[in-house]
Amino acid sequence: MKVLELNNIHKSYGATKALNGVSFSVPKGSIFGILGPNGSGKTTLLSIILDVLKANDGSYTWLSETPSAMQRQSIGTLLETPNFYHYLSASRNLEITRQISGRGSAGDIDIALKKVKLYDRRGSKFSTYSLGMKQRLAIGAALLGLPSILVLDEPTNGLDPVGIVEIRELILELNANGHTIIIASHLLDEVEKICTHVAIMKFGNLLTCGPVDEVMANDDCVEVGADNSEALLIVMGKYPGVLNISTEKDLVVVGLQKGTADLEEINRFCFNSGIVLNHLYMRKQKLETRFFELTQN
Ligand SMILES: Nc1ncnc2c1ncn2[C@@H]1O[C@H](COP(=O)(O)OP(=O)(O)OP(=O)(O)O)[C@@H](O)[C@H]1O
Repeated sequence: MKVLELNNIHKSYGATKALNGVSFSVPKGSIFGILGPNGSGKTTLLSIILDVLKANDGSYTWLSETPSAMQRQSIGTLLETPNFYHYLSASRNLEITRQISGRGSAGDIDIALKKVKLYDRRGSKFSTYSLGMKQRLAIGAALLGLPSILVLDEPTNGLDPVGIVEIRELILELNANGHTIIIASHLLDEVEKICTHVAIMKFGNLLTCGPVDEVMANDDCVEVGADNSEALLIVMGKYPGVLNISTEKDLVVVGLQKGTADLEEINRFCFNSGIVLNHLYMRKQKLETRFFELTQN
């Protein structure tokens, strides 16, 4: 089931083409990261799917339906940190947000506070909250109306490492409890830790999209080390299926076709060639590496 489907979305601001025929879909139950360098069109895209901006061309559906104001109410959003009152409690702040936005019933406030783990501190003034708690309250505000879909723009922006971990854990827990979560972010490491799917954009174009593992899929890369790295380089050069080989400090780095690197086999091959390895490691490709490969070409 697709929660969101974009078909060939175009948007220009005068001569600036912000979105150039973007199409992708967001599966139900996913944590979907929208990534891209500055100016790639992420904010424009979020504004269109949240009906803040109109596309010049193309269409989108939420839960396979044409977007409507009613439906829009059932999507929780955090686009910028809400202006909470510092001298009021979390409960009171959410009550004010609820009244202004018209989202949800009075009963949703406690449910939202429990979901973001602020229920025990619901009576404390906002000013006494840590940065992570403040951001959790902002996500709590997005949960008013108990939406099954959340759209969060840079949810960990400006947080310290403790706050980032709090939000990461909260997003994972909300997702485990059935929320589909769409996140625009610059923090590739964070996206890699929590997202199940990603779309990578540049200059308004979609470069790639899919499950994180598939997007990162690339050739295997193995590091090997031995006392005699020159001999090791020669031996590994003869290993079947080597695509490329280089040295990095004392290590030999070997590129092999995806799925062909077998560490035990490499160890045996080197040993049979008279080399005892003191280092053998399969490098995991990082989303960051893939992101730069895609966006810098
Ligand atoms: N109101 C506007 N008027 C003119 N150009 C705009 C406007 N808003 C965005 N743009 C341009 O559209 C392109 C996409 O911008 P957008 O803000 O959507 O990208 P972004 O990926 O969200 O960037 P960032 O990560 O910096 O927020 C950029 O070239 C930007 O300068």
